[in-house]
Amino acid sequence: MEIKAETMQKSKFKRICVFCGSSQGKKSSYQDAAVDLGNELVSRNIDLVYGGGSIGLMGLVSQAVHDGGRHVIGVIPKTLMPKELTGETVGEVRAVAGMHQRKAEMAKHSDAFIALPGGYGTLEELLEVITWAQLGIHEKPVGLLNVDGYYNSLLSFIDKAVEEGFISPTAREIIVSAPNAKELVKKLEEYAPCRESVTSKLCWEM
Ligand SMILES: CC(C)=CCNc1ncnc2c1ncn2[C@@H]1O[C@H](COP(=O)(O)O)[C@@H](O)[C@H]1O
Repeated sequence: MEIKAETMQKSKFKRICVFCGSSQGKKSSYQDAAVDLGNELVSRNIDLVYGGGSIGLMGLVSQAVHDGGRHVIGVIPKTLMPKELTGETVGEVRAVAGMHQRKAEMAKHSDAFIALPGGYGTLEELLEVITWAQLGIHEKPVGLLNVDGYYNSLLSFIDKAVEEGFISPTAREIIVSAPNAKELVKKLEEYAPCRESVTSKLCWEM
């Protein structure tokens, strides 16, 4: 998709890391949301970092960003590199030793994170960057694209954890959510990290 220069919006983000399903999901709204998010990044001049490959929603979002002329970095563990496992990656491919290094590499090169609908892999990636934010390891915004209420039960669970005293109300605010890409990216642009971090700024290897 070609987006005219005059419709481009300025963004404070250079690159955003997207976590999402390696499956497409049953509803077309999930697939549409992946393409919409890709187009929204393009319209704001933002490049993409993701887990590489062309399967599921991962393939749709990366293709949309690539087609829109923005840079795509796919970070793939060497074991997943055979094309028959994850398909062709558009744009730049960065090979890493394993899943841990992959997450660290994806985080290092991004200014914000967004999770689209997905399964265990997506949840694990999302919860890890939230935990890192809670510990003060980074102050990058974390967005949840709650397509068709897909994440309502996760958000309810997190509210329950706040109620029961396992997540602080301040840490609850780390997650920014919205039902569509436009609203979500706008909220992420406006996000101010909560300063009452659990620890002072830690310098862990991410
Ligand atoms: C069976 C097999 C070798 C499939 C290849 N499958 C995958 N290829 C690339 N990234 C993946 C794959 N599975 C999980 N991931 C990572 O975990 C997330 C997707 O996992 P899931 O589908 O939500 O749970 C992605 O953001 C990606 O970073």
